[in-house]
Amino acid sequence: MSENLLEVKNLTTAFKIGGEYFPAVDDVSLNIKPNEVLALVGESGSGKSATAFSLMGLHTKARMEGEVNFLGRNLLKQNEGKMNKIRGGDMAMIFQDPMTALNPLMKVKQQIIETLKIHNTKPKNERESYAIELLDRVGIPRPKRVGEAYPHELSGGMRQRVVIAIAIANRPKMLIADEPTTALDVTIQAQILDLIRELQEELNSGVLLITHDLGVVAEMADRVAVMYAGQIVEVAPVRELFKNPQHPYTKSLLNSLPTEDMLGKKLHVIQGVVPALDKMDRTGCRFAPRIPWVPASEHEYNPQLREIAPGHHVRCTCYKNFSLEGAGETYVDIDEREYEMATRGGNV
Ligand SMILES: Nc1ncnc2c1ncn2[C@@H]1O[C@H](COP(=O)(O)OP(=O)(O)OP(=O)(O)O)[C@@H](O)[C@H]1O
Repeated sequence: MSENLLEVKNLTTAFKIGGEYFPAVDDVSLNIKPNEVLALVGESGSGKSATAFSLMGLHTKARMEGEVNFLGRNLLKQNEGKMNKIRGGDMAMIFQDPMTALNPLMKVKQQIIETLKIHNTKPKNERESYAIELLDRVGIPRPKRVGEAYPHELSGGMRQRVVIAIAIANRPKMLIADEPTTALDVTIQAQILDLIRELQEELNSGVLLITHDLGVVAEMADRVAVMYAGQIVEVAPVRELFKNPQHPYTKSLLNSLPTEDMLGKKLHVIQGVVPALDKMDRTGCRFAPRIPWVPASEHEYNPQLREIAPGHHVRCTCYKNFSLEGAGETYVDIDEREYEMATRGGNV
């Protein structure tokens, strides 16, 4: 086993709401090895993006604790100058919406040249040709011509390819992709995911892939961390997680992934949403309010992640006798087209 590239220890990121700090990322520990894709999944508001932004040092107003160890340094202790060197250098991010990630007033080629300049990756006279080479590498046809375009002149898929070209320009050891395909058409999504996978293997990079799409997880991830209300509730290798999910929240997420035998049938769906940061009970199992049919005695006080099989960790004891039957049946109308779109061939 190779050494970890990224080691996050007890990371807590708290935001100020009404004069008080509330953690959106709460005591999160995770690690990523070179050439490994760790997917971070969970519903909207579970803290996935807050985790990613914390790793990149982009939450400047939040109160942060813990350690983000990357290439021998704790990133939480680096000053802004050093973080500027790391961001876009050894650690790069692919954002959800390429339109907001790119500068609308700058030609595509120039945006790549800028990042090469900041990180001093290539001598001045080679930057332009390398920028075109990168556009070509990420699958942009007629890269010379596209290099002269502004972001608004390109399609969403092409824009995301440009964002990826910028992200890989300095051959990062760590890539953080925050919902990289959410803003794209389904057909383009698969191409972009393939490209990320290909580049990651080429660069031997570790990837933190943030998504709420379990089809994407099945296709891309080596391991999966499931996040709920700021905490990791389950971590496992991808096959193990899909075949042998344990935490009620993971089961609930997986149950919402359409499978062939579900077409036109009823599903057990857990109701509710992730609670707001300032409305959360932080002493018990955070998922307890959404599974009220599970008796309080099945939950732990202040539950911790525990290893139940090699590499498979679960939080709280409520998973032990858990059944989704208690959620009642909800008719979910899944037609064949939706099924195909949702699974995208990503069988685990
Ligand atoms: N800058 C901020 N200030 C205050 N609260 C914040 C801030 N950023 C995020 N939050 C809160 O932190 C929680 C986690 O948000 P986050 O965006 O990380 O969730 P997410 O899992 O990435 O969701 P999504 O999939 O919708 O992006 C939410 O309750 C959100 O409202």
